[in-house]
Amino acid sequence: MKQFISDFNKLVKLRLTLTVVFSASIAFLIGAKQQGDIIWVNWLILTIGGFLITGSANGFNEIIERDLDKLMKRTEDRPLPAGRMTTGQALVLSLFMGIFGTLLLVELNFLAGLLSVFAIILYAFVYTPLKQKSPIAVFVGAFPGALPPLIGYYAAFKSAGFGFEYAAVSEAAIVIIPWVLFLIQFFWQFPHFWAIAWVADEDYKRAGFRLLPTTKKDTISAWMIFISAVLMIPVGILPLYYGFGGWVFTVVSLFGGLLFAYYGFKHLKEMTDATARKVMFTSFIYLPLTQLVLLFDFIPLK
Ligand code: HEM
Ligand SMILES: CC(C)=CCC/C(C)=C/CC/C(C)=C/COP(=O)(O)OP(=O)(O)O
Repeated sequence: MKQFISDFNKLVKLRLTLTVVFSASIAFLIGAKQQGDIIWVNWLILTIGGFLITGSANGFNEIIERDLDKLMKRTEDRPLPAGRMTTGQALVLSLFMGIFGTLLLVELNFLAGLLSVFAIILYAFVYTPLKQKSPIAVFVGAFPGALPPLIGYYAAFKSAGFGFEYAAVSEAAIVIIPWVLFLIQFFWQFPHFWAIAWVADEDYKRAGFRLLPTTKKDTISAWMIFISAVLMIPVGILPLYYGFGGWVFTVVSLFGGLLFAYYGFKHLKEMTDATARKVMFTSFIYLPLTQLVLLFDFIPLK
């Protein structure tokens, strides 16, 4: 049983999944605050459904990459490449999680359920095969990666068909807030992932993945990491600009953006694994922290 739990955690990529789900459940609470009513049962359904959907996407990803994962140190101990789980077992688990998770989300909001299926397909069946072909994969993967806040936010609203039940729901509430949350997470993924791709480059090469912007640890890739890190500064001001993020959030996100820019610059100058790792750790803290602060410093829009 202990072994199964450990294998299940590796199949769904537990830590990554928990952060993805965190971003969706914070967005749900922001959506609920915007509406003026937090329905906690629905929050629980979103959190469980989001976990199942993300777990399913990661399960499919590990099924598709089972042979490649054998070649890399960071992935060789996953249950499929290590031979502790069969493809059939992983398929059953992933299908079950995908179907059940989608049903839960559709129950909350139809559009949220639809976007979840879209995210699974885009991540598992477009991004995953593309990883071996071109660094463009990272750009493609950033779309499903940024969808969770959008999904979580919409899940807080009752649906009527494709639309929303409340006639009084304003355009700002339904378009601006969720899409800004999407954009923040979208842009965040570039410094996040390129820093990881730099640190793990030797390992990635073993499996033939070329995911740095130029496929190499060169000056252009370092510049791209730097630019993507600096972009987090203007991106972090968007909630204040649109009037739904307060000053506390803005100060925290500006500080995070400056930290990103500082380590990005240090990395540009030194181009070592140690400096890339600083950018990577900044990314691990930046997203959950700014999202949490935004929840408490959120100003509902008219
Ligand atoms: C283009 C999109 C993304 C790519 C390519 C990507 C890639 C990766 C990879 C390869 C790792 C593993 C690093 C290692 O083996 O040490 C990782 C770790 C991580 N990612 Fe991402 N990621 C993306 C988007 C996201 C998103 C949207 C989130 C959360 C909202 C996220 C959260 C995390 C966290 C928390 C970790 C560290 C936990 C762990 O290593 O298990 N990532 N990412
Ligand atoms: C709502 C929903 C279904 C969202 C799916 C989103 C999801 C799992 C986003 C993570 C994004 C991503 C591209 C991770 C990298 O995996 P990788 O394949 O590069 O990691 P690996 O090399 O460790 O396998």
